[in-house]
Amino acid sequence: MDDMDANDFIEIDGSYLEGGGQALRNALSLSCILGKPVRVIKIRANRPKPGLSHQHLHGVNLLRDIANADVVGNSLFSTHLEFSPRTIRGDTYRVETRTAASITLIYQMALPVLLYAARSSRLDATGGTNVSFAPQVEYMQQVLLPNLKRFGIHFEMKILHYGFYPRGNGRCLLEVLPMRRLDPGQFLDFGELQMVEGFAFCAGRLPKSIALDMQQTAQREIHRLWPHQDCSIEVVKHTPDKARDNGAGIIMTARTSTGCILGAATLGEKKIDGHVLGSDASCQLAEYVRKEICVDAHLQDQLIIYMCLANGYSRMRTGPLTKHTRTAIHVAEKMTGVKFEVEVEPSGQTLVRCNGLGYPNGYLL
Ligand SMILES: Nc1ncnc2c1ncn2[C@@H]1O[C@H](COP(=O)(O)OP(=O)(O)OP(=O)(O)O)[C@@H](O)[C@H]1O
Repeated sequence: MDDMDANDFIEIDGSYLEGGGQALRNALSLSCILGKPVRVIKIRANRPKPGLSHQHLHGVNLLRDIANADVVGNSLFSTHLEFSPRTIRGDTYRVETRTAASITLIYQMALPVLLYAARSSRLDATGGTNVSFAPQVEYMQQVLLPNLKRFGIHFEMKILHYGFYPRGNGRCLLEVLPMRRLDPGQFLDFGELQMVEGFAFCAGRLPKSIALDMQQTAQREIHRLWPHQDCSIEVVKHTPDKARDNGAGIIMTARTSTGCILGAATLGEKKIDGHVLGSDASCQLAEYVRKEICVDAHLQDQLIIYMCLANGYSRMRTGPLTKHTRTAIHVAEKMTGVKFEVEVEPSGQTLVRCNGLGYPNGYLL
């Protein structure tokens, strides 16, 4: 970056709409990809402890290393950050959080950037694999990954160790192949429900019966609604070499004849009741299926950054837009100049369209 551009920051107000960490993650990822300096103010202003938490700070420092960026304000609880990227290297990176910082949210920040690297990258991260208010690792593998294939994106993710709040101790490996350009993604036609699957787990001192309760309640709920529907939920008690601490949760997916994959997940917190976790996840999933939407409420916001970068029109048919999604759209529009069109259809579904930048990976042209 030459000096002439050094003060030319795009400013993102982190308090706008959702006011959480996602505006920061998307703004910095796009900053690295587009080579545009960004200033994020009022970071996480709507959260009880505003400013950068461990997860965000590790993410910022990772992107600093990936894009060889100059950064001001990268300290814990900082509410103001200036980030000036240079070129994106592809390499092996290690992030050691020593907390339960969400590994998938660190990956959420790095994945789009590594698609624009000169070569393939490997990201070894420690922290929480299944923590609240973040995608669980199984969601990333079973829902995000197959849905991103529609943009031509491929990544591999291995879970080496599971980690939960408060200690973390989880470890994952992410491998990302760079791309020339992202294809536009189409998520329009629900088709017919084909398969409901799931994964109910517990770990540490929590008995396997908790995972069995999740499985039975979730399967019962699906069969109550669709008596002949295939529904298979795997029950796993993690062995101590895979997970040291207590944790429990369930991830469910619905697959349709047109390749839609929707996910719903719940995670045990203080008082863990397997029946409640199983019921909450299955009700959430059933709601998506009943509405015949193609993109679930959490995938929505996670697709926006790829839609704005893709080469041509991406379209998704989903439920009501979440605040996270509206925030992601706001950041994407401000950073890239693209426009998202949002329309509520007579069916009640929401159609989101975006004619993406077709932004090329300069190294692979
Ligand atoms: N149950 C879930 N399944 C899948 N994804 C989820 C789930 N819960 C949250 N997410 C995703 O995790 C991200 C959370 O963003 P958010 O800005 O709330 O995160 P954050 O960095 O933890 O910030 P904060 O701590 O400020 O809330 C969003 O992309 C959201 O869709």
